[in-house]
Amino acid sequence: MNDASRATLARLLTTHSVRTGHFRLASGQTSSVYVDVKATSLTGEGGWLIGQALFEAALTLEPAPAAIGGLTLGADPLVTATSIAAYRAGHSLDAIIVRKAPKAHGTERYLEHPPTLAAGSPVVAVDDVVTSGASTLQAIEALRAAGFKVDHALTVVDRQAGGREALADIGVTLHALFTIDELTGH
Ligand SMILES: O=P(O)(O)OC[C@H]1O[C@H](OP(=O)(O)OP(=O)(O)O)[C@H](O)[C@@H]1O
Ligand SMILES: O=C(O)c1cc(=O)[nH]c(=O)[nH]1
Repeated sequence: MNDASRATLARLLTTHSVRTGHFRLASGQTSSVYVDVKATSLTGEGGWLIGQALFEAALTLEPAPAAIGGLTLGADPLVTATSIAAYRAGHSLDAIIVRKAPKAHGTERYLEHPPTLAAGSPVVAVDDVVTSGASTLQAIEALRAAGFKVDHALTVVDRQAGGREALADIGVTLHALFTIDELTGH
């Protein structure tokens, strides 16, 4: 992603997604700032820019991932956008959606992905925001339990609140498009 596209994405996130107020976070902490990445990732321009940026980041990883997977709901538009950006660039990168709990009927699946994705494939985990890292850890646990190899995680925003360290503890390196300070100007 060139500097102009990165600046556009930063502006979209700052305009659409950064909110101030009083927020309770998934981890139970409270914060005066919340980054609602979905407000950007669900726009055509934002989704396209995020997909391109995550695809380009995935291209640098070793081993090269066969898929990108994350916990519903924040990761849903990200995995789809990244998979399509890869396709447009002539690469294959499947999307995996990790349910919050296994589906209770029908397929009873915990992970949704194409049937052609080989067990044991390298997969990069993704989340829209990493705070404590608990949501990303849940996705990685499910991906690893299904036999996928997960060594890296990508996020749009790293809140720099312990998630990177929690992921490192399970052997996963976190790569972020932005830190929260870059978006809030601190
Ligand atoms: O690193 P953590 O402390 O886990 O916090 C970050 C998580 O919190 C948000 O998800 P949320 O639970 O709000 O769910 P949603 O994506 O379904 O909106 C966000 O999408 C991340 O997944
Ligand atoms: O920690 C969270 O729950 C969280 C923080 C944030 O800024 N954005 C978000 O979607 N979740």
